[in-house]
Amino acid sequence: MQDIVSASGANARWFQLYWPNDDEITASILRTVKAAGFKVLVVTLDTARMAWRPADLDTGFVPFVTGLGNDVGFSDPVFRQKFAERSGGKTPEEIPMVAAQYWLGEAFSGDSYDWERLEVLRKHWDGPIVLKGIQHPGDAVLAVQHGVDGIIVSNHGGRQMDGAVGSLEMLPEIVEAVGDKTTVLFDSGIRTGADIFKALALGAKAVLVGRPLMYGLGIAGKTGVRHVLACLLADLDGTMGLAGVKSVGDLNQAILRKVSYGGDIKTSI
Ligand SMILES: Cc1cc2nc3c(=O)[nH]c(=O)nc-3n(C[C@H](O)[C@H](O)[C@H](O)COP(=O)(O)O)c2cc1C
Repeated sequence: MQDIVSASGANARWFQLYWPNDDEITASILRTVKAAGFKVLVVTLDTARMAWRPADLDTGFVPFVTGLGNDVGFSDPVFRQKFAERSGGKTPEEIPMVAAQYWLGEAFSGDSYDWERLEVLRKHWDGPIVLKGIQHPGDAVLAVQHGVDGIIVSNHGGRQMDGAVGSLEMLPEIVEAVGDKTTVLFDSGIRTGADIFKALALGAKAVLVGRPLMYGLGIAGKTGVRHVLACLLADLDGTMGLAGVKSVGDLNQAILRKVSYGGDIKTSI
């Protein structure tokens, strides 16, 4: 976490929480995050139970297990203390696979949290809270009722549930349901300036970008990430110019039309 803080300088930082089951570990992580200067807490809603067996620890599955945000748990003092208690005084570094199982059980338990449980976060976090992964207007309304400061309309890039409806399909209904009562952000599938244009016109206050930045990073490191962002911004600028829109503040639903073309009809033939 400290490396990220140092690298990001004075920029505003948001922290994505894998929400542990154990409230004492959650509180401890939030203390660290706050002390590190993070301003916004993003609670991801995509943490289904991880399907794995102990035997997987001896297979190629292991690198995957060890990659799942373990550092957040392993470096947390309360997690370390509780791990020592249950492992006869060991540290996560001594038996990382066992510690990873403990962390996965906390952060990816698959247990359902009800809306009232947001109180735990409120108690330990006094900054804005954003829920990431809202796909239904009913949930957006509940999020507002429970006082969250923002929602991210997202299907997590379509990687979590096969057949999940596209986030852009749901955005207008969600915006209609909650209006300006919370800040509506959007992600999943932003690849061009026209994509950004549409999401903003449908009522998102901002969009987030996932894989394109990773692709840029893979191809050309920091320069690649910068290039992807610059291209997206330039493409948005061009799209707005072609549509005769001077400012993102002028984007609205009336600019768009939903059109079905013959080619959109899918066939199995
Ligand atoms: C490999 C991979 C891992 C991801 N891991 C997480 C995660 O841990 N938490 C989360 O909230 N979203 C996760 N996401 C979803 C992204 O945060 C983001 O919502 C999504 O990638 C946006 O769609 P895009 O990649 O089409 O821009 C992941 C996405 C990918 C592709």
